[in-house]
Amino acid sequence: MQESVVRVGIENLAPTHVAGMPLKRKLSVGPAHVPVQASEGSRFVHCPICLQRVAHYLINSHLDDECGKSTSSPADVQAVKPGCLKEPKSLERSSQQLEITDASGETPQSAYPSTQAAAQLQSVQQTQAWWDQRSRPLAYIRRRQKGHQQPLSDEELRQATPCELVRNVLPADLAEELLVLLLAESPTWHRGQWVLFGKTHAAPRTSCYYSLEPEGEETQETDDFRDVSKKVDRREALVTLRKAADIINATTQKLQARVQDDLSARDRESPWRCSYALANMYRDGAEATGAHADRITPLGKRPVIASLSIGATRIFRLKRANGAPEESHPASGKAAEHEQSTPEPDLAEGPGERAAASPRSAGQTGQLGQVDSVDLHLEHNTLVIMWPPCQEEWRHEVPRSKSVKPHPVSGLARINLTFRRLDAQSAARAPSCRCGQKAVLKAALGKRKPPQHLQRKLRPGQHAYYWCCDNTQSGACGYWKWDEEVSGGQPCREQPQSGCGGAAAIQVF
Ligand SMILES: O=C(O)CCC(=O)C(=O)O
Ligand SMILES: [Fe+2]
Repeated sequence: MQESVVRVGIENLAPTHVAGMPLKRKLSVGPAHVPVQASEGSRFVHCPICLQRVAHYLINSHLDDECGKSTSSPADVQAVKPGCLKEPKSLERSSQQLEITDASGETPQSAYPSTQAAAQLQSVQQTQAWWDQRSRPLAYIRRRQKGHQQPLSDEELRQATPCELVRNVLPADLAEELLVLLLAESPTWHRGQWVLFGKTHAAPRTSCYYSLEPEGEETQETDDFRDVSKKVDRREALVTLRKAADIINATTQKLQARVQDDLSARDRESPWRCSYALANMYRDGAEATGAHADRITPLGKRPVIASLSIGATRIFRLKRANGAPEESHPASGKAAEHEQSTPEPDLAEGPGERAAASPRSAGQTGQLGQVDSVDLHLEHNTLVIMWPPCQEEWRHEVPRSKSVKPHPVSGLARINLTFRRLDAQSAARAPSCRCGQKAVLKAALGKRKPPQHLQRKLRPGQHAYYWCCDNTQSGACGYWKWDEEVSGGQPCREQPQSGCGGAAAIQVF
């Protein structure tokens, strides 16, 4: 059969297209990443390609629009300024031209034998440190001053928030393969909906759960807690997704040593590994996720969540829960490029806001001052690890956007996979609400303070949590109750008996 070369776009990715037809793709995968140096305190950076001085908030568009052609591959970069950039081997691999041929008509999964995956995993582990300062900024502090977006290095992001970026986390061909497969699956994903005051709302994205547990280890009980409100269906993970999960596990385990003291007892005792992935599809800039902290019923307190982006680049916005009020941000006054989101009813927190914060997540990062809000420009194949206490002290969202940077395979579509670890014990603790459903556990991000007796029980560094009704299908019953159980959820540094040794105490309330 004659091979055809196709540009794979979402519109021609019906499942049969991938599963039943010969597929040959030739793609340039993402831009080569280049270092950008900002002198301390300066609002300008020097473009590493043309050495022009550029306002730091314009560096990404400068690289895309003016120097962008030069960054499409390492070879092109060299052509513009010979010797100016020396790409590490792993970057060469991630930016190379890809050709995946499957003339047999099978899905591209079969082109990826497990020995190759193992070798790539090893190579990722060996070159683990390369991403740090070798790429242009992906994180920007959102300040109150109009248009002021201050770039953050990856290290500054780690200091200012409980989040960490890992660029090009998967081998480029695996990331591409995953994108193609999930694009093909995504038309069958579920659009969640919820009822509020008698009116039904549809989620501005579609979702699906993929189990990553070894077969048979999934229990119905934990499964019930996946998403009680949206009734998103669950499927066995594709082989390609399992390969990706192996790399996400290895990467997260490697990095977890740095934040060991912040982790839950469970993640300290046995290295974190995901048991399922929640997939979200955003077809274009009109689809979004409102500001929220994740429901933690199935994950337990202080969860680690590793979030992989593939496809188009979208903004992932982090907002400290007791940060500056949204209306004071300049972008909220007019049509902003990346809109302020109205929280979806089913993502909204309990009443009120204003939590105290731990030093790291409070964003006290020396000369940076207090950081309340950060935009991460999540390019294809970027991992964000949300370490604790991200779900306890920050909200995250993917705002609607008028300027999505497309990906050569998926166009404006972006797929996000959040890899999560089930905690059956936490799931089993859930009380029933008045609807007769299991209530969900959420961290008290807001200004609602726990009662005195609970405050006294909480140890320094511990957060307050509450249970609430999550019946978004026929309207919530209003069930709401503080979680009185305080034995879990404190950071290691606050438990002298655990032998982790001691950072200063943090008063939360
Ligand atoms: O799409 C994203 O990056 C975020 C998704 C998310 O927050 C979630 O699924 O809980
Ligand atoms: Fe989330």
